[in-house]
Amino acid sequence: MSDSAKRRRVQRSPSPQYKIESDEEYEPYVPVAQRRQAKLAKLSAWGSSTARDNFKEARVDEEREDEEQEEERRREKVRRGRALLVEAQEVHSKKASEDAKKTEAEKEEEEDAHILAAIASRKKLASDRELAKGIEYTETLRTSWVPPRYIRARSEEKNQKIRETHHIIVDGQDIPAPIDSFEDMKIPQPLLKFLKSKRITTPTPIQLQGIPVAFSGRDMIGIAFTGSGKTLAFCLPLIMLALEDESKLPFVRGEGPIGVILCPSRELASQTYENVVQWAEALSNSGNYPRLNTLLCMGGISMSEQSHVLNKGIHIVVATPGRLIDMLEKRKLNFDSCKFFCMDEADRMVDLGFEDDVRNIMSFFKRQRQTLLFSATMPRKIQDFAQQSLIRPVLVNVGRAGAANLDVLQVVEYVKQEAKMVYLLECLQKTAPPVIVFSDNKNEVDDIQEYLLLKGVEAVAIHGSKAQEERQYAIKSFKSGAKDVMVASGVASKGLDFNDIQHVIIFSMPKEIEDYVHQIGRTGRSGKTGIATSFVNMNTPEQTLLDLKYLLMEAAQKVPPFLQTIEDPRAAQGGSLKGCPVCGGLGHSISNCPKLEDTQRRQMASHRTSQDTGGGY
Ligand SMILES: Nc1ncnc2c1ncn2[C@@H]1O[C@H](COP(=O)(O)OP(=O)(O)OP(=O)(O)O)[C@@H](O)[C@H]1O
Repeated sequence: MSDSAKRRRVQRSPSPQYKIESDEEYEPYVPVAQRRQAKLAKLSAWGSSTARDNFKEARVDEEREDEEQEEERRREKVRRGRALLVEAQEVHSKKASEDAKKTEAEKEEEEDAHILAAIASRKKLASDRELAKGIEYTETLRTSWVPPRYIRARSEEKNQKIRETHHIIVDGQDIPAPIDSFEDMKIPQPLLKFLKSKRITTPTPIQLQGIPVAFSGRDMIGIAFTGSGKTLAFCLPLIMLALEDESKLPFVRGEGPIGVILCPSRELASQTYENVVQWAEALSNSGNYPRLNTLLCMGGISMSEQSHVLNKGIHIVVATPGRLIDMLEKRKLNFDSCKFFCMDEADRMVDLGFEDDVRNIMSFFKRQRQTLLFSATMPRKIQDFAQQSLIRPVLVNVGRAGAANLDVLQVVEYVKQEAKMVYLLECLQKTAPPVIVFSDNKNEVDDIQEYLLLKGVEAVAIHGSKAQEERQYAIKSFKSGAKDVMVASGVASKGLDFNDIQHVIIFSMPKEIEDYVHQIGRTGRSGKTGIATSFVNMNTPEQTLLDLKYLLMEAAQKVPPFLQTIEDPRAAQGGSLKGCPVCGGLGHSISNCPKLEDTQRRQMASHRTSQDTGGGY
């Protein structure tokens, strides 16, 4: 800074101290009128050259000062920038050297954890009332059921041995003992007799561990492969609970239900309802047990059809979310005494965008409940999410979540797109009917049915765009054996239990491997064997093929040569080959999960729609 500039700065903003110390700087008081006059004189002298010169000089000085200040600022900026650059470089090189120390697998794990953490930031699955009021139940629901004395006396070591024999993995505190006979579970005789008539004599692994857990009132996550008898494992505890309460004090109109079973599709709800009614009737028909009333609550059914149930006390409700909410909101139903909540295909319920509906349904509970979640595929993401919503949950896992049923022989064939229809006819000859053909494309479902009908094959079709009556007709006629082939989109794959399906043909591979597991799971049920033939070709995404390859390897199935040649890019990069925690697929990591991509796309679309239509009142 120049001397003159320094001087001017001092003059312009003198400190009070300076003012007192220097007489030179003392400015005597000038009255306002006098100051105004002086200003006028200055303005009128504006034209004179000396004044202009003085002003010019002052401007030059000021400009020089500004330039100097600007230059100083620039230099300072450069200095600071350099320092930051050095700092950033140091941090970067430090991180680079740390990163270099990390293996590819570690880096990938870090990235996966990052994405998982982002997804896990969802609110826990509880009603808004509970969340808002901070209501948190910590105790397990009390039940009067106790296992036989000899089982209570059995050591934990022996219990664990039984679990190991049946490939059952458990997790949780104070896990109830497994019980490998229905009699020892204290199931009423008339029901045992009925189950026997259906060739259900010994509990399957999910039943022998799951039923004692549920009978003890514990919250539970039950994971077991398709066709392994999960339905009985969650319906039986509710039937027993209802029986107990009805025996204590009979329900009258407007009372109940005791419990609700929530299903992601109408077809599954109807099927579960039929099971519950059968089992409850087996008890009441014996004359020794009270009658239980079960309500099927789903779209497509008029409530007048159900008036005979609604006019009495209701013990059990089997429902799809939409209609259940509607009935609760219209107060045609209340959850005042409801204490049992089960979600079948629980991962799908949350994935299919029912999460808010589930929360809404939960808000109608007035008291503590026992919560059970069941599925054949339950990726880690959903398990983590569910765990935090349950009370002292017990995880009962039979085999890897998302693994294919080992009773299904999986055949994968390379079939060119244009040859698929013709080859389908050939494929149908492999086994006797009934056969299910799957395609995730609704138009393709219709085309396949049309083609089969033209060729004289008795085929029905079912997909989401069909009317409820058409869907019901298709299922009924296929179940009864009147039709040989059912062509279906994904809806029919989830949980539906058709008798003795010998063969499932996957005409077009679903994008998500979980759907494939559910689809092939329509055969090979309750201990019987079945075949699943899948058509793949150039149109099948490589990642889907890789997921499929690993699934075949896991189930010790034959991997065809064209699948063998597909390399896992993670292996080439030295990355870990762990399954994806979002969809359970073994052929990719979370960072390129098709399901996550799809969910995000849907979320963005709904966000955009709500922005477009949102705002205002
Ligand atoms: N203990 C048992 N012994 C023999 N068969 C059984 C037993 N328990 C259930 N089943 C029969 O097994 C079949 C499949 O049962 P269920 O529909 O409950 O399977 P799931 O595990 O729910 O399958 P998905 O995951 O596909 O829904 C049914 O026909 C059922 O009657």
